[in-house]
Amino acid sequence: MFKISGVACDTLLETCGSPLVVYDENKIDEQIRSYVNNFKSNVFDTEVVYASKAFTCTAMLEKLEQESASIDVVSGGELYVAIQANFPANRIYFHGNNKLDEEIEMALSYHVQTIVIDNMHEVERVVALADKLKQPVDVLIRINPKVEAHTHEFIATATPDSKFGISMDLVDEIKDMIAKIDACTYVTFKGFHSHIGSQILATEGFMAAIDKMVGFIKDINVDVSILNIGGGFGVRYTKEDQPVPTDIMCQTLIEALENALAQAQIQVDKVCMEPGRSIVGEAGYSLYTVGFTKQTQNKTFVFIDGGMADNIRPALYDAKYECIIANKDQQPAVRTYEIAGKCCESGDILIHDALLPEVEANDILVMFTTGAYGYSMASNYNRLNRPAVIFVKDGKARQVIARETFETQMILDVQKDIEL
Ligand SMILES: Cc1ncc(COP(=O)(O)O)c(C=O)c1O
Ligand SMILES: N[C@@H](CCCC[NH3+])C(=O)O
Repeated sequence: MFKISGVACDTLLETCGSPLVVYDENKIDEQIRSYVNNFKSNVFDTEVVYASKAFTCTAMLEKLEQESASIDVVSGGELYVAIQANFPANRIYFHGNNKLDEEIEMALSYHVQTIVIDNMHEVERVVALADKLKQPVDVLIRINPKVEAHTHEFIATATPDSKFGISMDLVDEIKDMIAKIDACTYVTFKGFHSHIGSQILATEGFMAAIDKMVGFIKDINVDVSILNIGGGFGVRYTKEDQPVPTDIMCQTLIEALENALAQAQIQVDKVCMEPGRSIVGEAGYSLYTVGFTKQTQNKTFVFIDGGMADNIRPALYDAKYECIIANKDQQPAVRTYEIAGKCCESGDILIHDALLPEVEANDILVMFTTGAYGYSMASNYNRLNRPAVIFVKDGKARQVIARETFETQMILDVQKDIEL
């Protein structure tokens, strides 16, 4: 029987129900520590900022807090989880291309240290609201460095027409933004941010972005205290994916940053990076119970008790995953299967051509590397309940998110007349 950090998958499903999202806590800890320990420089301070959109809950944020990492949030909802976890406000970065006034006010009221500004209109809103609340806040401006990242087009964020940030070519507009910020007593311009995309497996795109950002800072000629180089570091979903190990990635980026800054004769106080997927991705497993199987003209289907509702990535990005049958992990693979979910959609196929031993009802199917953007993008489509999330560590397990139930789903099903 396949085990996750010493806990057998059948025990997990018997005690916690199926389907289930399970994280190996040791793997999360190792990744956080690897980033914090390797992203270090003698030339500037460094800060590892976890992109909490990849997976967030209070237990996850407590872990980051203890390991001296910071977080980014992109919405009032993600910020709310951080507030519930008592996450230190001076280690929160607030991102987003369309922050609502109430979200900006929420961030200011929680004394969030830094808002990452997306566009000129947002400068005006942040300035107005910081003035209104008399609340100091630091800001970075998100720059689009127009670097082509080799990844799926839906998750590349620095294409010329990306909706995120402001193009680095628009120097006058960026200077205007800084002037507006400088004119406000409560808002302090600290520097620039860039992020080129996600699930990037090579260093080249990051190096190009670093060179372009440092060149941009030199050209625009303003004092920059913080440079944030974003996240996007890839993970291994299948054997085709060969991510750069975290320590090598960090050391390569630090060297590139130190060289680029020295050459341009620029000093910054701090450089931040924002890994999300690479901190939680490979630590996460999705456990399903097999129901029916079906033979069609050309395919053999295995139906599982979850699907696109708990993992939209295959349907959305054609994302590839690997899986095993946990209770047959020592048996040879004999056949290829289509792993299909239970949603009422033909596209609800989690894995095509999975090579597995003979699969039967009640087998336990484990999908690997589902820890990032799995649970966090899950939905209630077809009114499926979102699974529980369990952390396991050295033979012990704890629930960190409870399973949804039909009753909890109905909490918002409230009828009332509206007075107009
Ligand atoms: C601004 C920003 N920072 C960090 C991340 C984290 O990316 P990843 O999970 O790919 O590391 C993202 C998502 O792509 C992002 O948009
Ligand atoms: N949700 C995407 C990544 C988006 C990253 C955030 N900008 C994924 O599953 O790959």
